[in-house]
Amino acid sequence: MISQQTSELLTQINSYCETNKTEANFPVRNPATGEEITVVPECTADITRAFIKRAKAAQPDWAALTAQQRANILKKWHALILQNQDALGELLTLEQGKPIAEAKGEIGFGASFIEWFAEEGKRAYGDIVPPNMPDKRLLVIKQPIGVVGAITPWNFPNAMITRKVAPALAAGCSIILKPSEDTPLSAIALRILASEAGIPEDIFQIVTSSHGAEIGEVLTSHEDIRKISFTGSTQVGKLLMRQSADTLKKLSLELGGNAPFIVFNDADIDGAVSAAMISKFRNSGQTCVCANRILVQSGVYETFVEKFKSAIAKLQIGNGLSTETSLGPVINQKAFEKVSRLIKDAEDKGAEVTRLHTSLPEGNFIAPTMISNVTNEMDISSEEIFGPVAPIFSFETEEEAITIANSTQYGLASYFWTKDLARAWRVSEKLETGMVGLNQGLISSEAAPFGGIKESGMGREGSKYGLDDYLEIKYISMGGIA
Ligand SMILES: NC(=O)c1ccc[n+]([C@@H]2O[C@H](COP(=O)([O-])OP(=O)(O)OC[C@H]3O[C@@H](n4cnc5c(N)ncnc54)[C@H](O)[C@@H]3O)[C@@H](O)[C@H]2O)c1
Ligand SMILES: O=C[C@H](O)CS(=O)(=O)O
Repeated sequence: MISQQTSELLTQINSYCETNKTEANFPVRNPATGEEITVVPECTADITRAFIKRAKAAQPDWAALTAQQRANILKKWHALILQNQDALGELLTLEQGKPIAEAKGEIGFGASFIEWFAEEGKRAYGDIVPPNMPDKRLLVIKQPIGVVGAITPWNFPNAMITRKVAPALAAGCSIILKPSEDTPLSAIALRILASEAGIPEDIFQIVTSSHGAEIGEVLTSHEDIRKISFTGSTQVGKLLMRQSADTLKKLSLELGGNAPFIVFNDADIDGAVSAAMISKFRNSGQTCVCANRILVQSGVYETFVEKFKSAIAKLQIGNGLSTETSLGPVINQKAFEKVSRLIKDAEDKGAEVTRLHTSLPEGNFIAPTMISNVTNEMDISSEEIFGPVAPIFSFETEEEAITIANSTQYGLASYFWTKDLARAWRVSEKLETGMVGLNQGLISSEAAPFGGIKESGMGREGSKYGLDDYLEIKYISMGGIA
């Protein structure tokens, strides 16, 4: 089912793994079929420490390049990724399961961060500050933070990596990446193309491991790692923060979400339904910014539910490599069991569960499900679902909607639909999230600051703010200038 170009890419990956082989390895499986795609090196703590040593030694020469020289190399990497977009997309679907169109879209989205930060790296401006004494000159410069440890999740195996590696390299840092054990192939493919672009081996190294905790312990405790950039669950993010305290590392944490999707009586209902479908079911509901709770004002509740159900019924469940598929599998058995548990808990506590697909492929496939009559006693009303399940709540007033929306420890994304300008401002300002989607369901862009508040994390990725997470500010006071 895969193209010749993808087969060739897999051959290159296997060659990379042979060159970097270790005493042990671990399998990478296709979540749609369970079949083993290949095996990758099982890197150890000692290997990670050796990578850190090499990254520290190589970083000064990389930082000594001009921002334009680094930009030129990053732009070559960007071009190579786009030239290989179809094969990288198929590879991504093979190991992660998302529909091929989404996978190819992710490759383009991931590449956009490289193009963006190739340019942003040239704008790491400092300051000349008016002196407080006539014989002084006060200067501020920005310098790369040094060696970065990065840990990324499986749900966006390409874009979550470039969203960290691009600003790190543009800033003049070196980076050691530990991708998810479920999706390491996309990371290796990026490293292969990085070599072709001229990114030195020791500037961007990949630790493939099925023992995330062991590698995380090394990265968070090693004195030569000056920053940890993590994308993943809030639980692991908190652990990494604790582990980083002894060496006082800078942290970027992109963590879990529990996005409310609010539909007011004056909303464009068809637009809201279409946006809710994208926000809820993209990547089979496995994105950090998925609509996790759909709140519909009572005046339009019945209309919205009927239209939403009709849209769900049109989803095509299957292997992501088929262009017919609009909903793939969840990543693994553990995810399947978690989402199934949430559905059963809601049903046992009196929820109305609507499943509109009677037959499913074998394996970790979950039917897109709408759940109504949801109460706060149900786990699904507070947990991050990370699956194709849509709990629907009804509300009466704007204040009630905002109270429900904010009643979570998460604060990543939120969405709401209204044509009322005053309400647009009121609600945008009152929602406790780092990002708000007004009359839309897709908000991510390389040009905008992506990140959360509360227990959804700290720092921002993308935008003019994203480079700062990989820079240190230095103040230079020059005296004796008579
Ligand atoms: N905010 C964002 O930008 C964003 C983006 C994608 C995913 N996420 C979140 O990630 C979660 C789903 O991804 P996941 O299941 O891969 O999350 P996860 O936290 O289980 O794993 C993420 C990464 O951390 C590693 N890891 C796991 N335990 C570790 C430990 N003890 N020490 C060090 N590393 C460890 C994993 O191997 C993986 O590489 C969801 O909560 C989702 O909301 C957030
Ligand atoms: O899952 C988290 C991703 O950041 C979602 S998106 O690709 O940025 O929309």
